[in-house]
Amino acid sequence: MYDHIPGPERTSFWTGNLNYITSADKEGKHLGDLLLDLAKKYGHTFKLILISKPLVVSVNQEAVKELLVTGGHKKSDDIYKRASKVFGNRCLGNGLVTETNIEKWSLKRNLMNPAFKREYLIELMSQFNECVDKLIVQLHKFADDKSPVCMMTQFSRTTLDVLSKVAFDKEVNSLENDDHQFPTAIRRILDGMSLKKLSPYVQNSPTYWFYRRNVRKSVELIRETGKTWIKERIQAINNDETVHNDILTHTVKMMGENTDLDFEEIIDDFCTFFIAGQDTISTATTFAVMFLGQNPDKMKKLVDDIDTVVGSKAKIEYNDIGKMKYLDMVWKETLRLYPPSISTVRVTEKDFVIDGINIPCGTDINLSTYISSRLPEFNDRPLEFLPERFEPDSPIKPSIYTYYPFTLGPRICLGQQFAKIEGKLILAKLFQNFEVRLEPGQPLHVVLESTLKLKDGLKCLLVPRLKDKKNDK
Ligand code: HEM
Repeated sequence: MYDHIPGPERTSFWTGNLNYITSADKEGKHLGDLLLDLAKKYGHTFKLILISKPLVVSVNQEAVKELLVTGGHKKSDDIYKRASKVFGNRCLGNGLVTETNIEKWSLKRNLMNPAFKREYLIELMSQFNECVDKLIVQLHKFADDKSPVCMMTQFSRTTLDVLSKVAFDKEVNSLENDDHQFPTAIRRILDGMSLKKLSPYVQNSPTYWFYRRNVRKSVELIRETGKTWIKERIQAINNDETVHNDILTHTVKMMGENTDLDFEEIIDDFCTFFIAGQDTISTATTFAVMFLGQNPDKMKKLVDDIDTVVGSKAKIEYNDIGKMKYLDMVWKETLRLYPPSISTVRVTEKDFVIDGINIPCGTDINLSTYISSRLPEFNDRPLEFLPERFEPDSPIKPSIYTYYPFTLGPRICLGQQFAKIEGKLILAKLFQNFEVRLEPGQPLHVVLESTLKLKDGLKCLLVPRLKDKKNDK
């Protein structure tokens, strides 16, 4: 059924091409880069065999449009089950990202949409500002141009504190607590969910016993936290206390309005927001700083943009974010080169033809913005960090069916606007307050732990910017 689809030979009768994925890191390349190599070798549509099941990978733009936007194809059960349970422990369960039943998903999505409306996010600007200001205070402690500070760690804590505050009305204060368990737990869970951990060896071997135990314990920590916070909120609502109309309240209300949902499913959604909402933004902002550090001319343009629009203003408003045009281009270009989530998977609802190849009904198809954004046939100078490609009248602006870091269609990221506001606010405040340099000579090795990351973080040297250099607003 699949022999006619091009792709590498199976390397094992039992596991097919799984070793491509599991050995990716050993070869110094992550899965995204391996798939990119395969796309260059086998064409825009090719297959891999994972254990005994084929996975077709396609960057064909018609296929992207049909599978994500127009065709009503559902998410793949096999692939999303991986994030649903990790080493036997329920993790994202049937949360919004992993729910594959279209009717159930649609019901939840409609109930959650209001929590991400623009007007509501605008109301949150003061809280966003306050949380990011704590990052700036923290960074001043290192700002002597000599003490390297890991921006990935600082961003990861900041995004956790912001999310906990604005989505769940909880002060986690991980920025002030080096030993906070949540950031490590989230990183462990994401690594445990990644495809490279699918190998039977990782799943069963005693060598990985401690690894599996640590991942399971991390899942327990986040789910228990969710359980406690949800119960507290339910109690507050039942006692007629004033509660924020935040993501947690909307999640709790889902249970009231949808009698099919049980408590465990509400925890699934808590975990989904907690993990999806924290890691992605910190990853994106870290890569942005890396690119800007490597491209001082682009950094200067960004600093000029920030100075012109906000100067030394303490509270950055929602409208200011929209006015910083170069910041928007930097954000988009970072997500083109390093989209935190490299692909999404749909299962075909009918037979259809992609690139002249017949794809049978029921096939899992991986659609990857990471691969298409790096192919020269779709992008001018694809590997160059060139924010200007997103200028309004740019002739080299990527097409929407090759560039979709938040995916497309009905299952587009629910937190897209939230992420844009927070990510841009972090970058604007960082460059408003500091001169930033990368520590020279550090390895910038990218790994895929469900999301793309810098394996060893990103060390920067900071110097406070002189106030008189800025335009007072
Ligand atoms: C730069 C930041 C972010 C990026 C690049 C991003 C990207 C994505 C992508 C690619 C998906 C689709 C996943 C798939 O199809 O497998 C997704 C879904 C989702 N994201 Fe995000 N995300 C970001 C931030 C956030 C934030 C901050 C939140 C919440 C606070 C969030 C919540 C969600 C949810 C709930 C879904 C599932 C949507 C659905 O299926 O209805 N994301 N995101």
